[in-house]
Amino acid sequence: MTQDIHAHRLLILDFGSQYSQLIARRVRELGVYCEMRAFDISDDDIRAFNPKGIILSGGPETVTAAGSPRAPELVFTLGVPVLGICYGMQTMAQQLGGQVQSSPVHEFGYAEVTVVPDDLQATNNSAGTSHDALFGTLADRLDASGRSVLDVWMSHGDKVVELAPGFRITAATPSCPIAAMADEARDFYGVQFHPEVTHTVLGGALLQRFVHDICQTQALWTPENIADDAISRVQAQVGTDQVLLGLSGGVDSSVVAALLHKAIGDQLTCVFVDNGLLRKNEGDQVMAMFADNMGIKVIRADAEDEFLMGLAGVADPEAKRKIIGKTFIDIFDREAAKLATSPDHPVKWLAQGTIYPDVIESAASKTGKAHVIKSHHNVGGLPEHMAMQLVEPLRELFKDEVRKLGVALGLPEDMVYRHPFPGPGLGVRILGEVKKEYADLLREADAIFIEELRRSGWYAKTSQAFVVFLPVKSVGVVGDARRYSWVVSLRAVETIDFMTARWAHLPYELLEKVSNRIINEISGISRVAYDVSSKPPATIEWE
Ligand SMILES: Nc1ncnc2c1ncn2[C@@H]1O[C@H](COP(=O)(O)OP(=O)(O)OP(=O)(O)O)[C@@H](O)[C@H]1O
Ligand SMILES: O=c1[nH]c(=O)c2[nH+]cn([C@@H]3O[C@H](COP(=O)(O)O)[C@@H](O)[C@H]3O)c2[nH]1
Ligand SMILES: NC(=O)CC[C@H](N)C(=O)O
Ligand SMILES: [Mg+2]
Repeated sequence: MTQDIHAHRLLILDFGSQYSQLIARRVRELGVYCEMRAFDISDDDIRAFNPKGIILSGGPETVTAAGSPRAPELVFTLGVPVLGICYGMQTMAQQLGGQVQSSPVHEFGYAEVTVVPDDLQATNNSAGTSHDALFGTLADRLDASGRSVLDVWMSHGDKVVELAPGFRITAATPSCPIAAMADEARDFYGVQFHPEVTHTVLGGALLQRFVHDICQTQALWTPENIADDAISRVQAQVGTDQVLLGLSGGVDSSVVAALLHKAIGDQLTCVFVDNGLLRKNEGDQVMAMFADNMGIKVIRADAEDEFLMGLAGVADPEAKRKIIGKTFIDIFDREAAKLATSPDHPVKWLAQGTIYPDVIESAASKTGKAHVIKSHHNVGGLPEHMAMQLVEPLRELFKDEVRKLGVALGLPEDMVYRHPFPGPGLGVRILGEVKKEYADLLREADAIFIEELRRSGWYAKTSQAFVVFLPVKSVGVVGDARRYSWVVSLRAVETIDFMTARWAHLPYELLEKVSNRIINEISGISRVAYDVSSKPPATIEWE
């Protein structure tokens, strides 16, 4: 391995802010590995993580209430720099001897903060320079007296009203005189605003100063290094054993295939499951893509009947997800048994393209504080007892990081930038009970939508698009005759990380064309709707 990219890592303690994920993304964009953990992480886990710095996130609670979350004391005695953001700043101030008050004036949204040089204030702890280490000379502009002004984004009701010993004020707004604080001797910093959101214009630069300069980290978390690191970790994990990879032809498992192919060569066998819930012609396309492109062993397991039989009569989304998750594993087990060289040498490892959003939405993240939104078939939908152990080299990565990794591994761009397609496939896009008749109609409608998106240039402008089958019938009139048949909804979203998403504002002309084609070309569909829900509060898939 080239360099130990995990030697330079930051720990983010999550107090429940909506933006905790964003902090993690910003730090990783700066090329530094980080993980987000619950605020009540154990001292042993902090030591084992061995961070070069710690960031305390914002949070919905108030430090003025008894029993509200606090940072572990170890955070302040470990000897590494600490940055508190909003709630994180407030709890740092209070835990170290300052005071926080709930204020009648709430600040939500845009604010201007003025950076306060240390020679202008009474609470000076004689740090010696007029620019503190966090703000430095950052400025969106200067005020009349030449002081730096930053455009920031705030979201708070409480504020620090008395500094802890050793701290000085480093920025202020008219309604929040302690908008930032620093104890440079101990490298403790607090900001009341949110540098992690894009509305804080110089937020990225500020985080960079903390992450690189104050925590003294190097930008080692690059796609090339991530690939090298993942390759050596997989080699250490599986040794000379055989590995079976669940390959869907989607972005994540294709990236894992390329990675494992590099790491363990022909110890890798991929199994592509045709579960009868794939899109039109998808099975043949995936087999062709891998046969042509990569020189990787791929077995196709045709299991339409098995999935459809398992799902017959089941309408509950979570129950469907669990059945699909278990059926996948049954098939992987069966294929593994065929591959084993002898019954004494079973295939021990099952690789999957699981990524971070799959984990967090199934509430299986290490912070363990999230609610179950839906059980992704490959995480929360897995059966309790599994014969094979998991190899999941992308488990900590966001989608866009996976894509960059795919490009670094030499995968073709059109493979890496495909829209994702969930493992349960049409099984969660047919609402309620799944039937082959519905799947066949949905496949045709979906193919028309995707074809028109590509033709109009909108495929690349949306992050995910598909059609959903609604098991309700509606009346139409075609050629003067009555039609009473099924309804579908189009869904298209824009998102970077699939954690939040905005419905795509597709042109009316395009929607009209798709709707006309679907109703005219598919006699079993009488009506087309367009889903205008964003995530949150909706989710991308309907189930
Ligand atoms: N049809 C399938 N056959 C085999 N494995 C599958 C299939 N569908 C999903 N999987 C497994 O489940 C994992 C999660 O599926 P998911 O759809 O999130 O990822 P993906 O298909 O690899 O990528 P994408 O998100 O771009 O669709 C896959 O990475 C793969 O390991
Ligand atoms: O492999 C998968 N197995 C699943 O069980 C699953 N459920 C949702 N998704 C995909 O995850 C992203 C977020 O979807 P939601 O907003 O619907 O949770 C979207 O990209 C969804 O398509 C899944 N992928
Ligand atoms: N965004 C935050 O972290 C808010 C902190 C705290 N709940 C307040 O209102 O001040
Ligand atoms: Mg997929």
